[in-house]
Amino acid sequence: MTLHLDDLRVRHLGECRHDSPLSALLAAKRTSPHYVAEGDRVLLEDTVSMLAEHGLPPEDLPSFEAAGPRRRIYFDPALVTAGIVTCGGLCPGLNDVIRGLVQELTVQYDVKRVVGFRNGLRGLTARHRDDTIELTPDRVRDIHNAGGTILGSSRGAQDAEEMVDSLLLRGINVLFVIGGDGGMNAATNLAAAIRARGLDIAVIGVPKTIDNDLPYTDQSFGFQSAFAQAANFISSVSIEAAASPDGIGIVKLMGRHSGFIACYASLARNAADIVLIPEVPFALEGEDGLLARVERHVRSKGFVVIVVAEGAGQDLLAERGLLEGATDASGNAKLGDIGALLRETITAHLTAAGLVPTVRYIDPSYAIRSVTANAYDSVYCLRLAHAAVHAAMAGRTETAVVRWRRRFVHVPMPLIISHRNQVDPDGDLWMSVLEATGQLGQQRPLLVER
Ligand SMILES: Nc1ncnc2c1ncn2[C@@H]1O[C@H](COP(=O)(O)OP(=O)(O)O)[C@@H](O)[C@H]1O
Ligand SMILES: O=P(O)(O)OC[C@H]1O[C@](O)(COP(=O)(O)O)[C@@H](O)[C@@H]1O
Ligand SMILES: [Mg+2]
Repeated sequence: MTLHLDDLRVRHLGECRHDSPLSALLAAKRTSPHYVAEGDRVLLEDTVSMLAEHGLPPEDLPSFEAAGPRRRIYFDPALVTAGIVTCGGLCPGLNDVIRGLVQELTVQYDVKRVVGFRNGLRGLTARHRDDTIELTPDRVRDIHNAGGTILGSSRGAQDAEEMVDSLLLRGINVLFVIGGDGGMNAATNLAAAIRARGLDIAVIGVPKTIDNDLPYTDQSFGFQSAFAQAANFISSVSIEAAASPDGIGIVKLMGRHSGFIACYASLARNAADIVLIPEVPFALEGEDGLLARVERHVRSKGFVVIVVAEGAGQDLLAERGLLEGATDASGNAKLGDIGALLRETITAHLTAAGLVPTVRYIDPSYAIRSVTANAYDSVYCLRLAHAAVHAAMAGRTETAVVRWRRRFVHVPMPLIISHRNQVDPDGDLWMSVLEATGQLGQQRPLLVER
């Protein structure tokens, strides 16, 4: 998708007429390698060839508005009531983001009231809108010490108009939606409904995804904590597999459509022989199929370790009638168990080949996303929260805050849901996986035409 400068402009509610409480801090600031001034922009692309292709002067190249505090702001903090909601699946760092938002709003901007909606967007429906949590600095002081979200989260559809009514009834001027593709879709619809009614309410998104499947963000918050935990399971399974004759270790990791967790966790331990992700189809049968490769590994090395993303090989399950074709409350496809299919087909294949396999299959599932954010993610979450508050107070709306090429920037929300971030089979991450696993050293990478 070719993007132009105009596609990257974010919406403003109006002119910034109030002095920011942070303006003194900004007085002498200029763009430097470590700071982007509020009038400057951050380039979308970062190679000479991609930039040259546009044939445009620098100021016309596609670029993002820099995040960060402004000298002048749109909202009078004394009149602001902020709302926060967390939606979709859990992700390490949700509490860190909530804590950062509340602290920045109340301590720096002196916003008097922050309301937490409970259990996801369900909390904005007529039935649940009065069941909120008052978020004060005291209430959030220690919440980053635990995983999950103190607000609760949920899946399931809500009516945008009903949610706007809730914002009006609760006197919300700025709403922070911490959510994934679903949550950002819902927030975009909500912002459109607010705009259609001509209301003065800012909607700011903080993209959340354990799968790292949202575009225009270097890596989503919590992702590092999650794949670090996933890597521990790979270690366990490889120790088990190595200690068993004809040992087969299989770890299935979250990753509905994107195999980032499988790739990064595998690289972190460098113990996997085969990595399977949704983006790279594979065959079971045939000389270059998975079963033959597994057999070769077992015969040469004595054991094999396979890391599989849960969304990989869904076509193989469908062929065998093992997919229900059902969806969850938010419309996400329910997946079949690729780990179980691998366990069964590998066991049958090796047994028929005269081996006596010992299979160790671990599906850590929620255990990787319920962890507390590590120190790196905590810092990341806090800085995203600061950026989100600055964006809201400066009257940005339908805008997500992300880190892009190490800078914090504003992205129009519709762009965040325009497509899915996936591992590029022609990109350098997958290349690293092929190099690290030795999948390259075989006759061909495990990328099988089917
Ligand atoms: N396409 C969509 N349009 C509007 N709302 C959506 C859409 N997809 C999901 N939602 C809503 O957003 C919320 C979170 O979505 P979900 O897919 O469960 O998690 P996530 O935000 O993590 O992707 C749910 O309440 C869901 O109903
Ligand atoms: O059982 P649940 O809560 O639906 O979650 C399972 C799914 O949630 C995910 O963690 C992604 O969820 P989100 O889109 O909500 O971030 C997937 O990796 C996984 O398939
Ligand atoms: Mg999602």
